[in-house]
Amino acid sequence: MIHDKENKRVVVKIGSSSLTSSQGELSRRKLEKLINEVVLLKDEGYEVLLVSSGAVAAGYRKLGCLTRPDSLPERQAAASIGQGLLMETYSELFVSHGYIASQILLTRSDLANEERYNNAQNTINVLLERGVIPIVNENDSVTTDELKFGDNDTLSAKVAALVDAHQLIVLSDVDGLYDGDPKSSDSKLIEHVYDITEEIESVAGGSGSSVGTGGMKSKIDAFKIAMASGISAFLGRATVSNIIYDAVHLQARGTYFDPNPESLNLDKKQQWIAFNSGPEGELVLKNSRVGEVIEEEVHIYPADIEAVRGSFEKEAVVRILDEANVEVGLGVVNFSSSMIKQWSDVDSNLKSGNEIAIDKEQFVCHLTTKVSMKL
Ligand SMILES: Nc1ncnc2c1ncn2[C@@H]1O[C@H](COP(=O)(O)OP(=O)(O)O)[C@@H](O)[C@H]1O
Ligand SMILES: N[C@@H](CCC(=O)OP(=O)(O)O)C(=O)O
Repeated sequence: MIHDKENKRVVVKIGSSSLTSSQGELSRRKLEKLINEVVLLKDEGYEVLLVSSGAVAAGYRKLGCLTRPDSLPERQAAASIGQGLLMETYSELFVSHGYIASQILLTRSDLANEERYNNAQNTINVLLERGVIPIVNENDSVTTDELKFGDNDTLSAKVAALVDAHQLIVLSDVDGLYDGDPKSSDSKLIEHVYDITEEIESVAGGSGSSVGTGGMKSKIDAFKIAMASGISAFLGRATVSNIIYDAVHLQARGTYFDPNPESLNLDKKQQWIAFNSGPEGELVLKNSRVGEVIEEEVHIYPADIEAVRGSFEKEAVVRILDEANVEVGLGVVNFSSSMIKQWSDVDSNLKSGNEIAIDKEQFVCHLTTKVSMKL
């Protein structure tokens, strides 16, 4: 389902430190401030989705822990308490303004499966089109470390891409991206980022609070996903008055991440492959073929392949590498790994008298996206 492009769609990510007090309790005052700003946008006709952290931070004290627990089962138990408290408060406050909030809890595997990805997209689209404010968080209570998004920064960017948002607003406890340690008076706020270069990545450090998890590194990963999907993004301080409303109107103090319209703008299939799919194997290209595959985007035939790694079925997503193991992108295979191995190993097959019919017209893969996020 494609939403009405005239309807401005905004995804707002709110970090734990912006929703809870330093004593590990949900802060109703902080929530009220943010909800009032979301209501201003709703009243202007915007569709708004919140990606809200804070389940663990709002729940650990009630679980009987004095600080944010380190053990996974305790964090999951804390999230089970805190998520309920968060939703109770969000629902009550939005209802007092005449709006309905809904809860969507996701795990990485929900988005790694294309059918479930499309299903999540359809559900959220219905909610947004009907004026509901979906509140998304990771399904912390059941997600094991291997299945985690890791943090809500990248989750928010994946959700923004999923719903074709116009803007992603990330609110934190800092005014934006600084060119050094934000606590140092020598560091300056970077107001616009047009490209996430190595220099930008190098200034991003870890979290500065006792409840935040990703720090600036995971926010930069999130902005990469947003920019590659053609979505403008903003990073600013949650406590500044009217920050959400002003960021949407490009008036807020903070860092604006502006995607270049000429550069990458992945379609839905490419976005799913690049950010959510999870490759199941690898095709190593012969170096002599790499240039044409990248620049002219020609199909990949058995004779182009130096090695096949992993065991996968037809239609799996695979990483495409050169002989030095440098990734050139991702693609979807037309045949299983065993079939491609046999076909690409034709010389040794011939030598052993074990000739295998190759239809040279059958390409085995296509470079679907050069962007691949190792997130
Ligand atoms: N270059 C930087 N610019 C701004 N903040 C940075 C930078 N490098 C690291 N940080 C840290 O990232 C923190 C925000 O991330 P995090 O603690 O995960 O917050 P949240 O809970 O809002 O997601 C800031 O408070 C700051 O200490
Ligand atoms: N899903 C977790 C939050 C994980 C997370 O990314 O937290 P934060 O760095 O505060 O945005 C929770 O609700 O506690």
